Amino acid sequence: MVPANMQTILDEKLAEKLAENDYFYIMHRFEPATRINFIKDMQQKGLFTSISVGIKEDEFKFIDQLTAQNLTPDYITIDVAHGHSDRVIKMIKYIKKNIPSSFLIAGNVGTPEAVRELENAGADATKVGIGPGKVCITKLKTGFGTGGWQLAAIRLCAKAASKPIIADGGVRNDGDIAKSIRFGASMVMIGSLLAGHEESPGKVIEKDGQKYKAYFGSASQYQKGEYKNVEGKRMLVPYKGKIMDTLTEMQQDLQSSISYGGGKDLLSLRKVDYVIVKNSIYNGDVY
Ligand SMILES: NC(=O)C1=CN([C@@H]2O[C@H](COP(=O)(O)OP(=O)(O)OC[C@H]3O[C@@H](n4cnc5c(N)ncnc54)[C@H](OP(=O)(O)O)[C@@H]3O)[C@@H](O)[C@H]2O)C=CC1
Ligand SMILES: Nc1nc2c(ncn2[C@@H]2O[C@H](COP(=O)(O)O)[C@@H](O)[C@H]2O)c(=O)[nH]1
Repeated sequence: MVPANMQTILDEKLAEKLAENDYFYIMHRFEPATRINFIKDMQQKGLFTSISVGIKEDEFKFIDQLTAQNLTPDYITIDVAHGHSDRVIKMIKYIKKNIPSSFLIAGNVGTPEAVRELENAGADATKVGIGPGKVCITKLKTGFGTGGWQLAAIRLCAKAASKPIIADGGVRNDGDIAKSIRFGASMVMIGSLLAGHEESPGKVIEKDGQKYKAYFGSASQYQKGEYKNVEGKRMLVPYKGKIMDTLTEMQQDLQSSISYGGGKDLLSLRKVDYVIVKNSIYNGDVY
């Protein structure tokens, strides 16, 4: 499980805490100028480094900067709305040529063809999920995406994949993690369930005597600072206390899932039989 690389989910302090406690993290890319120092800080502390990049011209220059300074992040994630694009493939090839030893995650995609193309271009893992996010409005605004059928998309993409896939978005309950693994995910990226914690970026907001924190989409106007190509919204999430308690509970629930499936390890979930019931996912469709 990895927290979403979003500005209301993760900051440097939380990334450090996660790395220290053997959790995976992917730092977001929305304060681009801080990334070099972030890598150096984490390296000085002996912690692994995991950052995100986009695909605009400046991001190619950023890769040049890393190369010039001989900085090799352990993990680089290409994080854009539409991963099945020529510009993403160009960035994959550029990173693999210049920083070949970084583990490269690319996305987001929603089809087997896209998984294969990104893998063939050099991606070490692909991130699957177009529009299933809680603060996502992509399906409403464009008619596209895996919102409402994310598990089916994971299943189709996993069958085509020769490398790991990360299921991104749509996890509403801890049990959805086990289901994602059942259908082929090696890792699950989670936003809303990990928003609203003490360590989550942003202030606590008090409303009608209740405590909340803001959670907004990376393609929302709150992130972009303008109303242009908006595909995300903002919501208030009830304040949840310490994130490590939530992570521990997720782990315990996953252990129970494995047990219900009659297995002893994570991958035994892949063999579990299942029945399909009516759609129970809640996403950006619900205003
Ligand atoms: N997983 C998901 O379903 C989605 C996630 N997001 C998140 O929002 C953030 C911003 O993403 P993004 O806008 O791609 O990043 P950027 O703002 O860096 O845009 C990257 C480039 O892709 C273009 N672009 C944006 N959306 C699309 C699209 N649907 N089809 C083709 N080109 C597109 C942009 O155009 P221009 O320069 O004109 O803006 C820009 O040239 C990311 O963190 C992403 O993960 C956003 C939407 C869906
Ligand atoms: N369509 C959009 N998707 C977005 C946006 N910001 C983030 N995301 C995706 O959502 C997941 C988190 O999903 P959740 O269901 O766990 O909350 C995140 O990892 C991104 O892939 C957005 O503005 N629009």
